[in-house]
Amino acid sequence: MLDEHGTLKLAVIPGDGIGTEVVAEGLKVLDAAGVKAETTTYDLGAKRYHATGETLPDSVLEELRGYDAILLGAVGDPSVPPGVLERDLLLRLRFELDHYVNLRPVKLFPGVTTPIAGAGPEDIDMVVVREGTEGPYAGAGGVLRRGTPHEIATQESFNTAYGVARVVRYAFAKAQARPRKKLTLVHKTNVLTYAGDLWMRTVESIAPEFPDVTVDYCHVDAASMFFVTQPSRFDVIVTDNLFGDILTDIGAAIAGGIGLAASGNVNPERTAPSMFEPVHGSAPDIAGQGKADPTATVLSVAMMLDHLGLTEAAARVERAVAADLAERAGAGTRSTSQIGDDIAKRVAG
Ligand SMILES: NC(=O)C1=CN([C@@H]2O[C@H](COP(=O)(O)OP(=O)(O)OC[C@H]3O[C@@H](n4cnc5c(N)ncnc54)[C@H](O)[C@@H]3O)[C@@H](O)[C@H]2O)C=CC1
Ligand SMILES: CC(C)CC(=O)C(=O)O
Ligand SMILES: [Mg+2]
Repeated sequence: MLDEHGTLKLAVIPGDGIGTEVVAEGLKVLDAAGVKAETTTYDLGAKRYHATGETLPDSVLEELRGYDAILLGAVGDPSVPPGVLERDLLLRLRFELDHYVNLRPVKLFPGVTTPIAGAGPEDIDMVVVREGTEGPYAGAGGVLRRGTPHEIATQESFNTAYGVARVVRYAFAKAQARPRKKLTLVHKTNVLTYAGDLWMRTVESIAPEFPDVTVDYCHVDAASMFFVTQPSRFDVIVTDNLFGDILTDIGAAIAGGIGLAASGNVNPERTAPSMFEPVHGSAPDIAGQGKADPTATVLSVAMMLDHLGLTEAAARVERAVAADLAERAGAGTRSTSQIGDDIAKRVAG
């Protein structure tokens, strides 16, 4: 963990599309926060793939292990076959660096509009603890008779006792540290009986370690409904990789939009650097137009600072974002860099 006087060794992977635009603003705000950082930018993404065929060379992966943290924009481009960058770059980073906690706060800031009628910041304040290294994203499966009418495609979900226990234990601790102390397991135990049973038994077996945490369960379909009808029922959610991915886009929508949703791919034992990134993707539909909201990336920078122990700087960035958001309604339309400038100014004080 860095102290307030240390130099942060930061690897930056802007990636594709709006990734490059929003990361520039994240770094602007980091600089304004007065954090001493030595940044190295890696050109991983579509351009490098087209130029060299590489997604994540082993040598780069090994280099990345030497940083305090990684800041990533987004990867994925329509010019690259689906999954190549998402799987071989982004997911490989998460898996290799053992980011088993994908931490995704869903928090409505004061002044931000939610599509849920009558809801306010007190109703939408939860944290989704999404498992980050297993589930259907592990890459198991295959295809038989591809392209024929008898094609069979399988995509298996991997859930290990070890992997589920460690993320569930993390989520319990997270719930215990919050005022409401409530943990909801979200799964689909009524249909995905093998995986669901493991998740349920794991939660039940760890619960006695956290006697002050209230535990409940919700099927993922019902949880999706409650996100938009009754979000206040959730405090901390623990769920698998796929359900967490989907739920957190819904979470973004109810908390002001995907441009505000931050995340951390966390390695809690710090055996490798954690990686912080907005929840959104590379948004090819608006890339290069200065339309992307960089706030999610700025909040991801705040999460990174907090993770590194730079709590004062993290709080300053979050306060600046909150102040910017509170005045957005009257601010008119601003470009990506204008939003970054405005937040950076507030951070610098
Ligand atoms: N972590 C990552 O690197 C992720 C990568 N992807 C990849 O990104 C590419 C595009 O995926 P989509 O499904 O379209 O998801 P997306 O999140 O990139 O975009 C969905 C919609 O949200 C809008 N949007 C996203 N970020 C925004 C921002 N900061 N400000 C304003 N509007 C924003 C986009 O314009 C688009 O209409 C794909 O290649 C996908 O695989 C998708 C999600 C995560
Ligand atoms: C692009 C995927 C690999 C991941 C994703 O959508 C996410 O982590 O939110
Ligand atoms: Mg996603």
